[in-house]
Amino acid sequence: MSLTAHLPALLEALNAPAAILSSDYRLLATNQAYQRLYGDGKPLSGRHCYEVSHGYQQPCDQAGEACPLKLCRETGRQQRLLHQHQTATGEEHVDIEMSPLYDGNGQLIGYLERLHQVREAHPQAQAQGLIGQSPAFNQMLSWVRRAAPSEISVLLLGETGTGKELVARALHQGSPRASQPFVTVECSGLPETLFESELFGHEKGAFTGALGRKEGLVAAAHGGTLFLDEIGEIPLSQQVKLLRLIETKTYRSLGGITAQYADFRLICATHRDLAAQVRAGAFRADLYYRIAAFPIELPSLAERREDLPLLIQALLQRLPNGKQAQLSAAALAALADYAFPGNIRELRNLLERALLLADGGEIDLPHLPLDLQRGCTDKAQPLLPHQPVPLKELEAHYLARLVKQTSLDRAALAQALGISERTLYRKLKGLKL
Ligand SMILES: Nc1ncnc2c1ncn2[C@@H]1O[C@H](COP(=O)(O)OP(=O)(O)OP(=O)(O)O)[C@@H](O)[C@H]1O
Repeated sequence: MSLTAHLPALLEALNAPAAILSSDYRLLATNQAYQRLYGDGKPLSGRHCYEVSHGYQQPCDQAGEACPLKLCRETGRQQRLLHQHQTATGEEHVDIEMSPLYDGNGQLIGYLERLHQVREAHPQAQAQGLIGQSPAFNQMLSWVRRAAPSEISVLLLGETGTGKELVARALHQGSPRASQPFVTVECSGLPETLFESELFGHEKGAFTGALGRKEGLVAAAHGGTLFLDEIGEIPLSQQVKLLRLIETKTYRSLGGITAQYADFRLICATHRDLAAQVRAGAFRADLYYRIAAFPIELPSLAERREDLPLLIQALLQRLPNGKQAQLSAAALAALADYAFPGNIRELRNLLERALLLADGGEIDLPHLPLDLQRGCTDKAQPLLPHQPVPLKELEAHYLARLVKQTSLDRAALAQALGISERTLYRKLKGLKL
């Protein structure tokens, strides 16, 4: 029996949706998990992969996406890419691994495609978790997928409200530690005096008011993930203690004598330019290199504007009475034009407020903050210069541009301007045309 006859049985042995593809994108064999994921009632064999998983009429690379099969064909090496696929349950993020298959004589016989469904994020509105489908979001998600299963220390960089805590949770969920604790330490709100006792715990009587023994957050994270949010806010004096913890995975509680061991995976986040803080001497370089082994930049909402309608839908669904809410075209236009310095958190808060004002009905322009309403109406007005401009100067500019661009003769132009031809002549004489 030939190898191809055994392919379906071999594919079944894989613990994920899988298919064998030909060089011209045709599905030669699929396993049951693949059929469940993409099955549309019609046989899959012989169909093009891009039609089955994307509904495209041409290969992904011709539809503006990187194609793992094409890359694999060109390089002869395994490729891994994140795509958005149409599955039996709707749009999903899928991590694709494509490997070339060779026979005993080194002849290429096809490509093995293994698919990993991404559970940490969704390209459709969901009750919880990360939402997004813009190229900037998908790029960030592919970094998250790469880093998640390893033990590498990840540094999340992004403006406030971009979802750093959600991404940290996604990294934890995608790691072998997913069933263990995820512990957040909010470094920005921690007074210097409390830093050590919060992190490392304290013994009874360690300081005035230490009435009993208290376990610290590092101990609580044992076996799981320790997430240090706003790590850029930790004062220099405490940074050395953190460095020791990260380097030795041991610590001593306040008032304690024996060193304790903590097994945790470290994820840090900051909205600051930590590298600049290092250069300025405000952050220890040795600590920076320890925590920033795998930096991931989170896109601001402005960099992923395509996701705005999806995020609005998802965030509304997550708010009380938000499921049935609708936005008027004017409200949507105002949101689309707004810069969102507070990113997704600001969007969420703004929708929550608008929902209350709209009494559960349609969210309209008056339900949005005044800045947004103004942004919308101001756009209809021409921009004003900061300083008043003498009217003569304004007129001269206008006339100079007008005569260069108009197709009207002088008489018609004068008439259109509501002045006599002689006046127009006089005004133009003063211009350096
Ligand atoms: N991609 C996303 N999809 C859905 N909701 C999101 C997404 N990103 C952020 N949010 C929501 O936005 C809010 C802010 O997110 P989060 O607290 O993770 O941001 P952050 O970057 O950690 O902010 P900060 O730096 O201020 O602590 C939360 O309500 C979160 O659920």
